[in-house]
Amino acid sequence: MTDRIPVTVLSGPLGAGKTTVLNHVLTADHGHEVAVVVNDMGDVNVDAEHVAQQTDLGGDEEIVELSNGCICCRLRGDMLEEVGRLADRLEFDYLLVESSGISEPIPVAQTFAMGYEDANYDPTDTYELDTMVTVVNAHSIWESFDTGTALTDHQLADESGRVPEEVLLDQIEFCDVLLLNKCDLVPDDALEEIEAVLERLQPRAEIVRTEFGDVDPTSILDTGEFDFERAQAAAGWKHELQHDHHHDPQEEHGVTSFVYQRDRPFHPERIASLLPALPAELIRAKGFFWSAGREDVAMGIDKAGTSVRAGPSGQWLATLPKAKREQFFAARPGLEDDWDDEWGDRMTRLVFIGREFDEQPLIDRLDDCVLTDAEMNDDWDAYPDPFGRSEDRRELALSSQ
Ligand SMILES: Nc1nc2c(ncn2[C@@H]2O[C@H](COP(=O)(O)OP(=O)(O)OP(=O)(O)O)[C@@H](O)[C@H]2O)c(=O)[nH]1
Repeated sequence: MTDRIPVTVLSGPLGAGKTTVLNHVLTADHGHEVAVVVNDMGDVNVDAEHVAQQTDLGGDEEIVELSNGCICCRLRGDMLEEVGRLADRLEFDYLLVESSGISEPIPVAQTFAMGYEDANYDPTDTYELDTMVTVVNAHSIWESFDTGTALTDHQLADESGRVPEEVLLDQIEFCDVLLLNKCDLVPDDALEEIEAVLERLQPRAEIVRTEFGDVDPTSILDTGEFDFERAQAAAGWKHELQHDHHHDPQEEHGVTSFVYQRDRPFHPERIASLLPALPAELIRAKGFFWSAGREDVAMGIDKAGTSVRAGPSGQWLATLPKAKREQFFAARPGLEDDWDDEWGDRMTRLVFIGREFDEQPLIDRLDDCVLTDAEMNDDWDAYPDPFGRSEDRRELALSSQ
């Protein structure tokens, strides 16, 4: 279908400059008749119906405002109904969506690319997701590099308990274009460092520097770049974990990344006390580890800026019935190569991405958490378990500043 209306979604933390970018694009010469959906969290504590307001700007644009909730969760269906109504009511040939600062990009993209079961409107007849754009605040990232504080200005957790840094990392890792805004507030050498970090966090995205959102509209409209599967595989840490031909640290522009892999489990208490004390220069850590005594589940790590979470996150294949396991291997050739006769797939594989940090001291500290020869003979079930049981759906937050 060639006549579907392309959609560009703007994401990014509070105050990064999404509205500024939007206003810049609306007043620029792009040859489109644009409709706009703006998601403003409003006061989420007010238990009110969402507000959908139409503002006729008198020009070519129409703005629909969705407030008191987030279009990635509570307002998913409402957003679809609104964009459905827009398409019925008006003539326009481009849709711009500004998500709220805490919107997670994947569900928003899914809503446009695949529809949403609870909604009475299927967007894929009318709309085609064209470009996912994330606006980041160069100034707050620079400040965090300088002081070791959070990557975002605002620290309030969203309704699901996720902190803004975690959402920011999702927004960086799942997009086609990264607008590095507020470049006027940051010296050039710092901008180069920030860009190098962004490239490592998300190698696929095009990075564009902006001041007061002065982006060339062709960088974010009609790019045709969005592809769900590619976007989902775009995160730098996934790339490193899958292409683990190098376990040697990769260093470029002061940005270091490496994969840490060990066959023996960690001592649960030692790794639990190391995680909150990881160096501030470590911007991202992802992957899974084996905590002695938890032979039932793999523990996941999610470090995003200064926030660190660790907890039960997935089943070891070794706990599956043999037939199921073989089915799994048949679909993914090569995976069984790492299979251990005694422990199966239980092991630790972690990706670390950071700036200006020395990996060897970190590797040594991680190795100090691995069980010693003597501890390999301990009764691991007698170890305390700081990570919570697998029945807990929520991961345990070890530290979140
Ligand atoms: N110095 C500087 N200020 C900027 C720039 N871009 C935006 N601002 C200012 O930063 C503030 C926040 O910008 P917005 O566009 O409202 O940010 P937003 O991402 O839409 O924020 P929310 O709607 O709160 O999520 C405003 O006061 C802007 O004028 C920039 O490139 N440089």
